[in-house]
Amino acid sequence: MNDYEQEDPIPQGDLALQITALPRETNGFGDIYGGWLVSQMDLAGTAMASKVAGGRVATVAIDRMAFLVPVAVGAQLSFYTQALEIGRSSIQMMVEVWSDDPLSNEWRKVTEAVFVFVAIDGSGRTRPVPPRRG
Ligand SMILES: CCCCCCCCCCCCCCCC(=O)SCCNC(=O)CCNC(=O)[C@H](O)C(C)(C)COP(=O)(O)OP(=O)(O)OC[C@H]1O[C@@H](n2cnc3c(N)ncnc32)[C@H](O)[C@@H]1OP(=O)(O)O
Repeated sequence: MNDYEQEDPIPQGDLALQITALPRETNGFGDIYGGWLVSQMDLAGTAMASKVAGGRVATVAIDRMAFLVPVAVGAQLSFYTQALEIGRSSIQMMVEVWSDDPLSNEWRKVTEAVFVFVAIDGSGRTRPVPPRRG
């Protein structure tokens, strides 16, 4: 079993986004295109990272990406995010995508990746992530 196999039966983190996979997002084989999924993951991660950072963030890296199973058209996709590490200006965010396939009734993790976001100011320069409250 490798690191990416589905040893975790439940999603980790907070629900950041839910969306239905539509036919317009397919590749030439009729499966949902991985690049579209990556963009949605970036949007979900950005939404949560900007809450942690208290404002604007930029994506600086995407690490450890794994596509586990194909995504069917019509699947309900749920994006979960979890801050793994917060540095001076950076936030490492695990983004998991889970699929609920309405035809097979299967609920499973389809992909995950660690995104690195950096808190930036209005001029695009790095700024410190504010200390967490509570
Ligand atoms: C089938 C599959 C197809 C897939 C393929 C299809 C594609 C289908 C489209 C999908 C697409 C979706 C993904 C869109 C996501 C964008 O849109 S990415 C493009 C938008 N992002 C940008 O434009 C950011 C450009 N970068 C920058 O402006 C500068 O790098 C930044 C963000 C201001 C940082 O400046 P810097 O000089 O690197 O600052 P520096 O102080 O050195 O580092 C800041 C912090 O970042 C950390 N850091 C910097 N670089 C890294 C790194 N590489 N790694 C980790 N940490 C780093 C540093 O350690 C530091 O951490 P702290 O110690 O402060 O906590």
